[in-house]
Parts: sequence; structure tokens; C-alpha cells
Amino acid sequence: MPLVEVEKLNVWMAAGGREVHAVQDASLTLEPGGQLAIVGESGSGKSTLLMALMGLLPPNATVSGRVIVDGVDVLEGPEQALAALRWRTVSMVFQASSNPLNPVRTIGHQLRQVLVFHGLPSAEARDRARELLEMVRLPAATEHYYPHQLSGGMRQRAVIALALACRPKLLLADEPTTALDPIVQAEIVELILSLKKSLGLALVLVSHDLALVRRMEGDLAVMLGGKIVEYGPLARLMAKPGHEHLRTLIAALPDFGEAGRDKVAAPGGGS
Ligand SMILES: Nc1ncnc2c1ncn2[C@@H]1O[C@H](COP(=O)(O)OP(=O)(O)OP(=O)(O)O)[C@@H](O)[C@H]1O
Repeated sequence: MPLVEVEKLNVWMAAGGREVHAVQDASLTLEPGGQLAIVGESGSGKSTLLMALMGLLPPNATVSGRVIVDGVDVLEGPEQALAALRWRTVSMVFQASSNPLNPVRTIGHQLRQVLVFHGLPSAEARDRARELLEMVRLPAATEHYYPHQLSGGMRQRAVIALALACRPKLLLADEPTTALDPIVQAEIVELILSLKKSLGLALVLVSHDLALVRRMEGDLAVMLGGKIVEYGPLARLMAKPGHEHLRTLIAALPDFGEAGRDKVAAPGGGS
């Protein structure tokens, strides 16, 4: 059974007396341990789609369609079922610029607090917090630091540790490297992908930057104006993009010179 099933999802957002059709007829599935990259320009509906998976759409949203995550109907399910789903089954890493860390608590305190809140005795929470820091490759001493004493990349590692605290089956990462410098961006993506592998997580990674996700395994969904205009195995789509928008994104990749430009096959054409 798929871990995630999205079927003909539509989301309308009411704003200033008019409605934006933010997600239009989106359908996708993700198997346990699977991997999906969602790319698209700003405003194409990526975050809205991701929020729908967490059951976290804002009050001004109206929806139609179905979103099933680990057997729970996220659009219809009672709040109690959604609360049980969040963090324990599906967890989320937000943009680096909007990190959820409390500025006046140490990293160790925040990790322990989450673990105790979810039922771990405090001695076990201390050990697990240290294990989480090690998993995200932060020095053990990081537990004594306040968020502002860490670099942006280290803070984002701490955020990833928090997201993994309750051993979720699915990690949603929404532009997890925005506002970080390019080398740190690559390191954070590499960390997320290696944790995905070692922990057997399913992963949905959203980015406006195809360069960042181009070497991922699994599927790619390309969003444009609220629609998924291209969806399928990432490697195949990178080699043979069908939709004009993906062809444009590939042609704009930084290391995609004139010689490589011809290698993007025409829709339906050979490689
Ligand atoms: N809370 C909201 N209220 C009203 N409109 C919204 C709201 N959230 C998103 N929208 C609108 O829905 C559309 C899709 O936005 P969304 O944030 O999902 O796009 P995105 O692809 O994630 O963009 P970005 O990369 O800039 O985050 C946009 O037109 C946006 O203005």
C-alpha cells in the first residue's frame, strides 16, 4: 500500500475578495521509503501541496479531492488522527529562514523537550537527543548552544534533528536550503538524502532549484501555475523531458552548456 496517495487534489485560497486556484487536479503516490522531488517556480503551488500532506492548510483554503497518508484521510480526518500523524508519521523541515527553533532555549533542551512531550522518560530523552545530534553530524557540544550561536547550516541540521526525533516514516522538506550559501546547500541536501537512506524514510523534497535535486533518485513532479505538468522517474525525465517547462529548466542549469543543450531530447524523441 502506498504511504501517500494524492488524488485530484484542488486547493483554492481566498485572498482579498478573490480566489487563487493554488493546486489544480494534482495526483501522485509515494511508496514507503520512496523519494519525490517537487520543483517549480515561486507561486506554482509546491508549499500548498506539501501543507495539504500535513493537514496544515490555512483556514482560508477550500479543498476537493483526496489525500491519504499512511491510511489516514488527511482532508477529512478528525483533528485527533491528524495530531497523531504529525511528527510521528510525517514530519517537516521548513525553509532555513523560517526555522522553528526557540531562540531562548539550547538545542539540547529543545530536542529533549520534544522527546519528553512525545512520551520518552527524561533519561532516555537525553541519550536520544545526543544520538540525533550525531545523526545530523553536529558536534556533541551543540546541545549546550543557543540557536543564534550556530551557523545557518548548523541550525538547519538541528531543525532536521528535531524533525527526525519521533522516527517518522515520511519527511517533507520545503526548500530546506533557501538562504544558505551554495556549499552548505549541497551539504544539507546530501545529509537529508543520506539520512533518508540510512533510516529508510520516504522523502518529499521541494525546491525551486532543479540543480539541487537533479541527481536525486525516485520521482520528479514539476509544478507550473498550480498544476503538476510533468511527473515520473526523475532520471528518465531529466534525459527526456516531455513538457516545455521542464526543458526550459534543464536548459537553464548552470553547467548545461551549448554542447549539452542538444542532449535534451524532444518530447517523445530519442535520447
Ligand atoms: N495563505 C494563503 N492565502 C492566500 N493565498 C495563498 C496562501 N498561500 C499561498 N497562496 C497562493 O497560492 C499560490 C501557490 O502558493 P505556494 O506558496 O503554494 O507556491 P510555491 O510554489 O510554494 O511558492 P514559493 O516557492 O514562493 O514558496 C500562490 O498564488 C500564492 O499566492
